Amino acid sequence: MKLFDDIALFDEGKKRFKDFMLPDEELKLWEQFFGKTESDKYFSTLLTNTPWQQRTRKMYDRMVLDPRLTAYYGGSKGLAWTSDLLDIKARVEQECGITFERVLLNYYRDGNDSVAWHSDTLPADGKHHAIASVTFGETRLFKVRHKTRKDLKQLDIPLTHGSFLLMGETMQDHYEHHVPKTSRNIGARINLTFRISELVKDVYFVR
Ligand SMILES: O=C(O)CCC(=O)C(=O)O
Ligand SMILES: [Fe+2]
Repeated sequence: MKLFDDIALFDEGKKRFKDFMLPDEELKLWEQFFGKTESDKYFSTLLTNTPWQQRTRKMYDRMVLDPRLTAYYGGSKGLAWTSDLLDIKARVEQECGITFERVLLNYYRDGNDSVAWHSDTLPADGKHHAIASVTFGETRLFKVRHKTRKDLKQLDIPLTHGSFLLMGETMQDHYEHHVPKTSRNIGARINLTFRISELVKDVYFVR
């Protein structure tokens, strides 16, 4: 079955987006959602002004460093919003009509940084919500696979500088995602995932 090849393009009087037409889920991509000049500006200010931390997490009986740096803003547990983050949040909200309360930033320093296959953990309120993902900097592949339907092809989505990917509210129930390492000699990438509910504690507690 080649369902993932059936990508539809929509306009809706706003910016153009691709709808991946995923079974069981909504997944939409706006390329160049942010223009090149503003994306360059956001990339450099976020890189410089964010208090990046490398988290450790327990793997079996060992503590392992995450292969990327992170920062968490908003809600009662996160850092105080900056004007850049509020501006980016407002732009995304205006396009998709969803209000977000928090944002998790990931900084992939080079091709050695990555995020393993996962679906985002259930937030503290016990149900999944839509997640808005914005990328600045180097293009990395965002891989998506269905948890149970092996007949569906894996999806490889290059997330480019200034792109906006919207994952619908049941995406985490049905699909997993992954940003693999690459041996290409590449620079840094910053990804922002805007979320609605408070994340479980291991996401924002460092060590
Ligand atoms: O960097 C990305 O595109 C994805 C990040 C991610 O999956 C996460 O923070 O849960
Ligand atoms: Fe994720």
